[in-house]
This record gives sequence, structure tokens and C-alpha cells, in this order.
Amino acid sequence: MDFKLKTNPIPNPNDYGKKAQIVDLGNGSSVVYVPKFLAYDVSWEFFSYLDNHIPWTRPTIHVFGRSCMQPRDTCYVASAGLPDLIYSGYQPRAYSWDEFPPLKDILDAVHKILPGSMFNSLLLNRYKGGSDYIGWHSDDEKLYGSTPEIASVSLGEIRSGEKPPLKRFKKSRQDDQHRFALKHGSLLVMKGNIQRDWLHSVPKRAKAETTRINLTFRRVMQD
Ligand SMILES: O=C(O)CCC(=O)C(=O)O
Ligand SMILES: [Fe+2]
Repeated sequence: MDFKLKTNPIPNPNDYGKKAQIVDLGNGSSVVYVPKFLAYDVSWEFFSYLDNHIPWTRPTIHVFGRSCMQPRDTCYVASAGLPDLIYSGYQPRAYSWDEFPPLKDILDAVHKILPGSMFNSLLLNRYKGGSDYIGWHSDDEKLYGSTPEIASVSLGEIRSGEKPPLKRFKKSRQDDQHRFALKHGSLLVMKGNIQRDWLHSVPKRAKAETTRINLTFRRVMQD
């Protein structure tokens, strides 16, 4: 008897509709990068809408037993009725998609390029220059399940710091690190075991002077 997998585990970059780069990180982790996901001008329109209309906050978070101000602005959008998101001792208020119609347009574009995806929440980050950052972490909160797919759209300044922004958990040899320069209008998708086995970050970068906005679309599991 012959068996054939229902889906091809190694997707063809053309399946993503636009020129995509697929990086297999081993052990069931991979990254898909689509540099020209959104058109350049449209991306700037989204950027200025989000920069001006999102109710950005810079909350106090709690890490390693200390309180500190989160080193970037943030906002959380989620469908009604989902379990609350809590990270670093902070529970962001969940805004509704209806309050920010352009976010629904970006969500539609993400759903279209990733058939079968059903994102229901979005964490937005705004880095107002090179000293704003996000430290090494993984998005391994239980509410996303064990192998979440997370789709990340970047707008504005490219932040490709000196340090690679993805490293394997325990080992951190140079060849176990990967760096992506996330372009204006690009999409990066983290897949499979990546939140279990890898860390990612956007390091400080002295040379970055302008603002970068990042949107991470996630699916909160419902019981
Ligand atoms: O800004 C980015 O590219 C990453 C954001 C991120 O990792 C997060 O919000 O969990
Ligand atoms: Fe993250």
C-alpha cells in the first residue's frame, strides 16, 4: 500500500502568490518571508493611518521581578469573546477590529496569502527610533496553542540590528542564528515549532532614526 501526504510539507514559494523565501529551521520550524507583500505606496498609507489613529500606549510591564516601561508603544486588537491576553504581567485592553477598518483590509490580505489561516487577534508595536526594541522572547503563551502560526507585517523603518533576531533556545552558536531585514510592506510568517525552539528579537539600533510599525496576527484558541 502506498501512502501519500495530503499536503506537501515543503510549500512551493509560488504557492504564496508573491515571491517568497522559505527558511527551514529544522525540527518542524520554518519561516516564510514575502518582501513585497503590500505595495509600497499602500504600505505608506497604512503606516500613516496607524501612526495617527491607533491609541498607542507604553505600558509598565513586569519582567524578572522588576517593573519597567515597555521599550516600545503597543496596542491590542481582538475579536469579541476571546480569552484575555496577558504577557509580562500586563493585560492589554482588547480593541475591536471595527474601530480600525484598515486593519481589516490588512487582515484580509494576510488571510488571502495564507489559505486556511484564521487570525482573530493582533498585537501592534511601534518603535519610535533605534532605542526602542523588543528583547529575546518567544510567543509561546498557552492561548495560542502548541504550534501557532504568527504572521508579521512590517511598515516603515527597516530594523536589521547588529545581532541576528532569531536564535535557537539553548545553543546560540553563530550558525544557529538567522537575521531578516524586514522591509516596508513585507510579511514574515513564523510556523510550526518555532515558538517552542527559537527566540526572536528586534534589537536596539543606533542608526535607526525613524518609526517602524509591526503587526503580528495571531489565532487565540477557543475551548
Ligand atoms: O516587531 C517585530 O518585528 C516583532 C514583534 C514581536 O515579536 C511581538 O510582538 O511578539
Ligand atoms: Fe514576538
